[in-house]
Amino acid sequence: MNAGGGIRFDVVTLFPDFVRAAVSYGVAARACARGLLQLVAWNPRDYARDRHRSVDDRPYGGGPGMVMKVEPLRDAIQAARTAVADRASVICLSPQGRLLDQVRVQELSQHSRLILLCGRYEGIDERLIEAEVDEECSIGDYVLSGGELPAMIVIDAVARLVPGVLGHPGSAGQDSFGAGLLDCPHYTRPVEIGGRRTPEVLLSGDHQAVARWRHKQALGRTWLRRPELLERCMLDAQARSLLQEFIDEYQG
Ligand SMILES: CC(C)(C)c1cccc(C(=O)NCC2(NC(=O)c3cccc4nocc34)CCCC2)c1
Repeated sequence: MNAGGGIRFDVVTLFPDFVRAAVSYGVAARACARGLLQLVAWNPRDYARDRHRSVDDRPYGGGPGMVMKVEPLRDAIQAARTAVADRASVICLSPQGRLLDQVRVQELSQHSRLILLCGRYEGIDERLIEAEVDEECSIGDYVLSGGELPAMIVIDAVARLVPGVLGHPGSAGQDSFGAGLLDCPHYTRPVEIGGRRTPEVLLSGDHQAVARWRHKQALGRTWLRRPELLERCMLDAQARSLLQEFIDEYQG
């Protein structure tokens, strides 16, 4: 976070309007309006020196597709670096990167500014990555058209952790049972619909019973659907017994 406690993202991308959408809606838009969040886009095409303003070229060694050239990217990153004094980390969104998870998002949210580099075509000339990139980050193992959607995911996940961005901390996703459990089921009016009724405990007004039920559901759903996430949580005795209760009921 910077002095104001906010965070600034400088995104190097061929599609500035695309990434700007990440901060044009909901809590992120409000955070921008309040100066807690800033996004500045830098288009490498503005730094392409040749007559055709080319940002890509054919790959050495042959093969299909094009490769993003070093110079336009290097000059766009340089422009971003000089735009604001303090040293910024350059993160390249890339399939070769370290897989993003909430632990990494927490770490990234400690920065006051981040420069995000988005690839297109077949990828970026390796010498630009060697010279300018501090780390590569991937959002997962699927083929995408560019690094812009991954950059928007990083922006959304990190922005939510900036103090003041979320109305009330501990809301969606920041599960209050300790890091890393899946969400419990959610219900709202009407109390019954399509023959399915809201669990009675949620109507009881017994806040302790509600909290217990929600924790048990979060533990049980994580055990059922994503057991590998459970490995990472250090469950205390109470959580372990709640989970056992869920498992006993589940196995009938
Ligand atoms: C993962 C696996 C399926 C094995 C694979 C192997 C080889 C290439 C690609 C691939 O998608 N290449 C295309 C580009 N992909 C990404 O930028 C990208 C993709 C996925 C997650 C990401 N997180 O950040 C950026 C990401 C790279 C250059 C333009 C887009 C994917």
